[in-house]
Amino acid sequence: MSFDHRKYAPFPTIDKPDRQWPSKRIEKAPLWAAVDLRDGNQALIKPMSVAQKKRFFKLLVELGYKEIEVGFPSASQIDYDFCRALIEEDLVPDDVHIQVLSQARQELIERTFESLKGAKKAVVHIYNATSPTFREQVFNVDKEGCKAIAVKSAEWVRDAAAKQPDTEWSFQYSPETFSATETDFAIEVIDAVNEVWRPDQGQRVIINLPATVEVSTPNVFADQVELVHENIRYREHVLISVHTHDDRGCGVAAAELAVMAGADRVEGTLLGNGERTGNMDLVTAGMNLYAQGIDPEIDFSRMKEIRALVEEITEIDTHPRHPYAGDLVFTAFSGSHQDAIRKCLARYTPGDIWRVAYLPIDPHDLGRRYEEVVRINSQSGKGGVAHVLERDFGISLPRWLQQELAMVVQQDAEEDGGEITGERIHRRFNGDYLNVPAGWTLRSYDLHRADDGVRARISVGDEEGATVDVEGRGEGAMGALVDALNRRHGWQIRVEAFDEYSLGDNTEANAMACVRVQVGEQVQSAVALAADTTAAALQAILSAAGRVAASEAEQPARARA
Ligand SMILES: CC(=O)SCCNC(=O)CCNC(=O)[C@H](O)C(C)(C)COP(=O)(O)OP(=O)(O)OC[C@H]1O[C@@H](n2cnc3c(N)ncnc32)[C@H](O)[C@@H]1OP(=O)(O)O
Ligand SMILES: CC(C)C(=O)C(=O)O
Ligand SMILES: [Mg+2]
Repeated sequence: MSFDHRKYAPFPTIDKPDRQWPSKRIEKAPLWAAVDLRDGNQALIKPMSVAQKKRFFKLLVELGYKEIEVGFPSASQIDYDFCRALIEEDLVPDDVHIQVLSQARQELIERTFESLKGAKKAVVHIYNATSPTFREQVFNVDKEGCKAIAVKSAEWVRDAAAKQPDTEWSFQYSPETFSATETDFAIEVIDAVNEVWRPDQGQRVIINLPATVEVSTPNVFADQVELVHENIRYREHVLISVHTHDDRGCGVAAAELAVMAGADRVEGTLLGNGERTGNMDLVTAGMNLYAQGIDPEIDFSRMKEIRALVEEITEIDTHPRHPYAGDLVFTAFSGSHQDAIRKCLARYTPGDIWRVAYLPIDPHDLGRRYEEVVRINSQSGKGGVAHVLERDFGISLPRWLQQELAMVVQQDAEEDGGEITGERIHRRFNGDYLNVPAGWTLRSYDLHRADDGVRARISVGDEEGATVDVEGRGEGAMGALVDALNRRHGWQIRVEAFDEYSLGDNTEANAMACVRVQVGEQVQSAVALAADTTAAALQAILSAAGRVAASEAEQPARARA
């Protein structure tokens, strides 16, 4: 096996001390060009049919894309037929340019123009690779020869377009492999092409700079783009476009820095399908703007539809952690993340600037639900467990009980090794705290306030269902019950924690009480719901005390066994 980095050479950096792009900001959306139906399509195991292309095109138009590369009609009958269908069935809105690609070969360019007969607005896109590897090894031409291919094809395009004057033509030239081309040579070729097309005389021209293969860090690509932006002739009449691929995983970053470096237009595909590691992802790039308060001019609220259609047609699943679109990108499992999200969401008021920890954007904007945000596994803590109970069941717990419940939930999660659903947490809460098994039930109570406190007579259903009356005295109802239980069982109950809540009118019970008691070595907690706060408090004490009694009854039995 050979795994030897010395086989590779570093990509040279660019000596440009006056680079401007690092201090530039992106303040508006670039022009977007969607190339799913061409670059995306040519990378599929099963290229798209005409019917699939129609559906994809329709979605791209509805989302707001105004320039859509629809295929390589001179290379494939399907692409040719699709172009014809778009035109003949009048499927292209007036403000949308369809774009098609062709090699720099006369017969292919002619066929390309044939496919576009009757189009209202069209971009004819030609390319030839300009890098040393291609010049020397693929085309076997020197620099002049390489430039001549570009110039010749620009002439064919110009002449063919002149024969179809009813179409509003844009011409696009890509020095393919621009990212690996000497930038001064790329500029020479671009200038030569523009001398044919003369953008200064009114021809709409797009110069597209592809990182056909991503070969450097994005800052180097930005330097290359800035050099073109600063040095090509007719710059003010030309749209500079970039077309980045994701070989090093930086396709979006490279496109963003390129926009800072002067690019006006960005080509990419929805969710990044494309050759090898894919094209720059239009979803990520657009949503990155949105998350900075900049209108991407594309409707990503239809994210579910985007995903469904792209997945169906490309037969490629979306990674669960794909930026903005993946199933898990708005989900936190870890405790401290959940806690921070819960606190921030509780403070967020619609209309405010979004400032929620760990969530760069509001999931609702993309049709996602807050329910997906916090999910529980063994990495979660009390904040997350409390959030799920509050969110899904409207149950708010005091901090000490959140901690207790989180511990038992964590044990479950560790035993199971996976996710614990909200329903399961709720069942745990009900079983462990609310409906204490074989517990004591409050049947009725009678309270008398006297000078020395409250006297209580309380009827309790015991574990066998029999009614037992107990009497006690205390500062309040709870104190009186504790006193009664202490007398009856010879205990010294200490109420370690107690919280009660009024639940409002829209629940079956009006009050909830949570209590933790200590009796000797034992600590037991319980929660009770009841019609009023006194009944809830008494029942909570009875439930917790009932657990103490049950546990005491078990211990001698265990000892005997
Ligand atoms: C970076 C990109 O995505 S570029 C777009 C790539 N997309 C595609 O290739 C998809 C569609 N392509 C095809 O269907 C075919 O390749 C065609 C129809 C374009 C050409 O088919 P063929 O003539 O059979 O050639 P083949 O597929 O082997 O391509 C290689 C030939 O194209 C030539 N070529 C490659 N790029 C270009 C170019 N931009 N301009 C002119 N010729 C080119 C090569 O030099 C080679 O020519 P040679 O056979 O004379 O040595
Ligand atoms: C045809 C060009 C723009 C291309 O797809 C590339 O270079 O990646
Ligand atoms: Mg490409």
